[in-house]
Amino acid sequence: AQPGAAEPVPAPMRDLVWGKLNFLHTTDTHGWHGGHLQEPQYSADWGDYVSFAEHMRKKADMDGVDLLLVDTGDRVEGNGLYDASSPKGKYYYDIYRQQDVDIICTGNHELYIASTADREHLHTVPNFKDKYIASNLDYIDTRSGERMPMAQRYRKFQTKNQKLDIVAFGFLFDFTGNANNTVVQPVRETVKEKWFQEAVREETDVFVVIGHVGVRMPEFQTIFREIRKLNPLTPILFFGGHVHIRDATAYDARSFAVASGRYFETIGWMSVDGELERAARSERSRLSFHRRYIDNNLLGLHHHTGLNATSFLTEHGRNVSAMITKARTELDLDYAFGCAPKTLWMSRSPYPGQNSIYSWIENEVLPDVAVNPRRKDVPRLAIVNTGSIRFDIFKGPFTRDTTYIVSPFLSKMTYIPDVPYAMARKVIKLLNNAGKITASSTPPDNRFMAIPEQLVIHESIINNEVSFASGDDLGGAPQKPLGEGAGQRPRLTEGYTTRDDIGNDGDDTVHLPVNFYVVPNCIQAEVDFPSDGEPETVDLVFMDFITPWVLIALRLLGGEYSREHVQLYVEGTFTELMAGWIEKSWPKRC
Ligand SMILES: Nc1ccn([C@@H]2O[C@H](COP(=O)(O)O)[C@@H](O)[C@H]2O)c(=O)n1
Repeated sequence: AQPGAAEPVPAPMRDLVWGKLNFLHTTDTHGWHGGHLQEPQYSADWGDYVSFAEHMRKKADMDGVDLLLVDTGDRVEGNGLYDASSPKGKYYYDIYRQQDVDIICTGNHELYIASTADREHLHTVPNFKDKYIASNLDYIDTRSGERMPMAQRYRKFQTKNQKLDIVAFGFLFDFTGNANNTVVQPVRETVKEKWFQEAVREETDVFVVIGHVGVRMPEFQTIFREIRKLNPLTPILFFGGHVHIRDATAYDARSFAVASGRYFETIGWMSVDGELERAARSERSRLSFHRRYIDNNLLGLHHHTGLNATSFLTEHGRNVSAMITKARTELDLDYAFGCAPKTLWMSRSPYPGQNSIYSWIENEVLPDVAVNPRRKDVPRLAIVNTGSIRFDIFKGPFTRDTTYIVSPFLSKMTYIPDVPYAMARKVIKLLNNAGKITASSTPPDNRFMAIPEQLVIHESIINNEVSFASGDDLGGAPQKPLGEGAGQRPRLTEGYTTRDDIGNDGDDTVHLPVNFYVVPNCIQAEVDFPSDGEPETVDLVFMDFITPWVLIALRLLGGEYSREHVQLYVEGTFTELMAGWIEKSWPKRC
């Protein structure tokens, strides 16, 4: 863990179930490779994960089974370790590559900005050479204009110990917001490609499909059906991501799919046991699958390896932690802009409400930062999409790191001047409709303006009772309090209490449940409105990211506006404006 990180906390644990073929899975880490310095249950860092994987590989070798590491993209954008440097990722690429990942693919965040896609192609693809898979993604070299696969389309390899044949794919969901130096092929088209049809005809023991795709999204179903058509008995294992939740499901009795959360809070675990070798395969052979969502908690990592603080860190892992410390120091990530007077939640507290981060932005930040000196006398509606805010703010120092954790994007505030108020006031309602504004595919679903979790979670989840009291949250597993005296009831921390299609025993750590309040896709502040009556026209101010949705909403309301009408409203990114507001408005020291 990093110096100054919260001390890990003991908690009751569920063990990992090993099989013949085992996997560790990370997804949507978004630059959190230094761990969660303010949250004890997730405060291990990438160096600890390197140590953990080394021990787990050793155990696999000793037991004659196999362990593979998987990463399903969105490694960038969302933390100072990646975002605070110039160029972005100056330290991150070298830190990330220290983990020996066996199968890796791209997420949408590697592709929003052309320079990010360039760096992915320049650094991560060669760093992982034959491990990187891009089944439906091409890269365009903007200097030569040459279009090429981002990486190999699929990978066939043998596992180390049992020599199991694996055919692996690496997909991205049907993403349309990518920069023009990349091309994402819709999955339904990719599966018709000659190379794919040949790959699914390869003799193999297991198919592994990794993807920056939610395990309930149609893209995975399409791939599953296409492989299964020709391979009725072969195990097909899916590793997904993108929607930032812990989730698992099975598409049939010989398939299994796991998604492993977000922000390096979770290290996913999947194991498969039974007759995996194709020579032994028959209608009668049975497979068993297990999943665990491992909290990125040092004490939990000790527990799963049977080691302790003295024996756990490997030399390599320790060195990686030191690389992170050096980068964090050089980037001055602990520099505090101000002191957050209280914790502001994205989803744990209702919106509107006094502890909601969105209410804070709407009521306090926007009225101050949505100001264009040349148009300061024009009343305006300022709209921010809730998906642009990526994390909670904890009471205490608000640092350079926190800035990027909360608001990592380069989005700016843009506007359309002098929109009739009668029309402008109705825009927010259309943006906040569930589903799509129109039947056409552009812009995509309105929910893409909100946080990714809300692609899956449509209703608030309110836990009035602590389920641990009944004991059944342990799923029948023996209770193993770490670091607590015998007979003492362990103290529980708040955290994940996952229910997936397999049951409610997926989390490796028993937590107190937390609430999840759904929030609208967008929030809006009325700024400098007349004290009496309504304005005739307003400036309609909004994050540039949501321009396609705003234009469609205006069109539906009878306003013929296009991209030419959209202008920059305030200099600087929203992130810079927010950090500036904090510096000015919150006490410097805690
Ligand atoms: N400039 C941007 C880019 C993205 N968003 C929000 O992030 C969501 C995607 O997040 P994932 O981690 O799931 O890929 C997207 O749907 C937007 O809500 C943004 O606000 N601004």
